[in-house]
This record gives sequence, C-alpha cells and structure tokens, in this order.
Amino acid sequence: MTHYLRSRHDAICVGVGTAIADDPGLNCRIAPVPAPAVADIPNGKAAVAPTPTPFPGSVVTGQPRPVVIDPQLRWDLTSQSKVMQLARAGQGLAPYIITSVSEPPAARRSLLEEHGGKFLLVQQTPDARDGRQRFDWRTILAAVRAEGLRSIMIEGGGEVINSLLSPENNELIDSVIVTIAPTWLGRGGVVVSPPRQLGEGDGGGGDGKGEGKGARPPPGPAARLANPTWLPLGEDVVLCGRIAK
Ligand SMILES: NC(=O)C1=CN([C@@H]2O[C@H](COP(=O)(O)OP(=O)(O)OC[C@H]3O[C@@H](n4cnc5c(N)ncnc54)[C@H](O)[C@@H]3O)[C@@H](O)[C@H]2O)C=CC1
Ligand SMILES: Nc1nc(O)c(N)c(N[C@@H]2O[C@H](COP(=O)(O)O)[C@@H](O)[C@H]2O)n1
Repeated sequence: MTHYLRSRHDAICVGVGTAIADDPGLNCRIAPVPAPAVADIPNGKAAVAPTPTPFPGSVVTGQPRPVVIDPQLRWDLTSQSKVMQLARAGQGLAPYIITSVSEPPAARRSLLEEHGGKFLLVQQTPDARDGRQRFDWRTILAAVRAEGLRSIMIEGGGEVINSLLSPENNELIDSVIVTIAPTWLGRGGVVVSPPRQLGEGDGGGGDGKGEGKGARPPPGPAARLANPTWLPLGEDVVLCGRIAK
C-alpha cells in the first residue's frame, strides 16, 4: 500500500525526526501503476506529470520527490544517506528540504544540488496554539506547488501528522489513509493524537479545568472520517476516508 501510494503522488513528505530516526529511502519500489482514466475520476481534470530532476545520467520514472521538513537543518544528510544512494542509482530522487535556515552549509547545498535536490527556504511563523515558531502548512504546500509538484503524500512521523491533522488544516487534506497493524509500540512510542477542535464558550467548567471567563474553551466535537473504507491486507487493515465536515 505504501509503495502504491508513493507511485501515485508527485511528492512524499516526512519530518526531520523520521529522517534522523530511520534514514529512509523515500522511493517507490514497485513498477509505476497507471493512473485511472480521467473519465473515471469524479470531476477529473487532465493530469500532466511534472518532469523530475534525477541524478545526472540516471533514468528515473514514476518516483516521488522526497520532501523533508527540517526547519533548523538537524538532518546530517551525507552522500551515504539512503535517499542519496538511491538517487545515484537511479532508483529515487534526491530530497527537497524545507528549511528556515537562509544560508545552509555550502557543502551540503552542493551535495544536494549535485543529486538533483535543493533547499526550499520557508519562513516560520508563531503557532496560534503555543506561540512556537512553525511552518504553516499552507506555506509548505505553496512552496511545494511552486516546484511543479501537484500532489503530496504526508507519511509521518508523529509530529508532522499531529500538526497537519490540527483542525485549522482540515480543509487542506484530501484523504486520510491509516494502516492498522496488530502491534503496539508501548509507552514512549510515536503518538498520533492531533489537537482537538475547541468548542464554544469560555470554559467555565466545561472541560473540568475552567476558571470562568477567559479560560480555555471546552473541547468541541471529536474528529471523524466520513464514508470510511476498511480494506483487510494480510495481517493489517487499511482505513481510508475523508475528514468529516
Ligand atoms: N508508521 C509509520 O507509518 C511512520 C512512522 N514514522 C516514525 O515516526 C518517528 C518520527 O516521528 P517524530 O519524532 O514525531 O518526528 P517527525 O518525523 O514528525 O519530525 C518532527 C520534526 O519535524 C519538524 N516539523 C514538523 N512539523 C513542522 C511544522 N509545522 N513546522 C516546522 N517544523 C515542523 C520539526 O523539526 C519536528 O521536530 C520515527 O520513529 C519514524 O519511524 C515515520 C513515518 C511513518
Ligand atoms: N512500516 C511503514 N508502513 C507505512 O505504511 C509507512 N508509511 C511507513 N513509513 C515510513 O517510511 C519510512 C521508510 O521509508 P523507506 O521504506 O526507507 O523508503 C520510514 O520512515 C517509515 O517510518 N512505514
């Protein structure tokens, strides 16, 4: 399922936490799957695939562009990183790294650009929830779109998913696909639990912690997927749906 989805998107996105933890390949390891005919897509529009920039001399088709969110350039990308090895082998594309560092280290920039990747400079803004500097997802998606990439699969990890699934971003998400495996990670594992929509009122006791006027509003309705589809797949089950309005 992961590789089928990778084959059907122009870009796949992970956070720097995933890049550091997993040294992921972020390529598609199945043959390209033909797109459905435009006539089969509700309100479908003609699709023109963008031309990726592969490592010079390699022939890459049907590979998504890795997009890594790395505001402070924590990822120590080297020529031995898996994604770069795959780019050299013509089995994937070098990443676009979204950062707020205006002058990335010159050697890393050269390495990236020699492989067909690049840094995309994006400004962080204070998050309305906690005031911390973050990228707004609308800005991230605009930067990716400006590179000619028209679809993006957000793979993870936990913090990226929690940030994208925040209520204010719901309108940006076309669909949600969750693979449920018969496994639990235990305490300390990656937790996907996005912030909940807030309800009306001033919190005067509604959430049990309210202190009257000016306190945090009580929680609003829980988020749900509309028209969910459940697909058993080996030992796993895949859940697909759209965020309910
Ligand atoms: N089972 C699965 O399908 C997947 C699991 N994972 C797992 O997730 C784990 C990593 O997850 P996390 O530690 O949560 O890291 P993460 O991959 O979500 O990256 C978090 C980092 O991304 C940056 N970031 C994310 N959203 C941002 C925003 N809006 N603005 C600015 N910066 C932002 C921040 O630097 C933050 O520290 C790994 O263990 C990996 O194996 C990762 C992908 C898929
Ligand atoms: N196990 C697993 N199942 C999925 O459905 C996933 N989307 C992932 N995602 C993440 O992908 C990375 C591995 O990438 P490569 O296979 O090296 O390209 C890794 O970060 C997983 O956490 N994983």
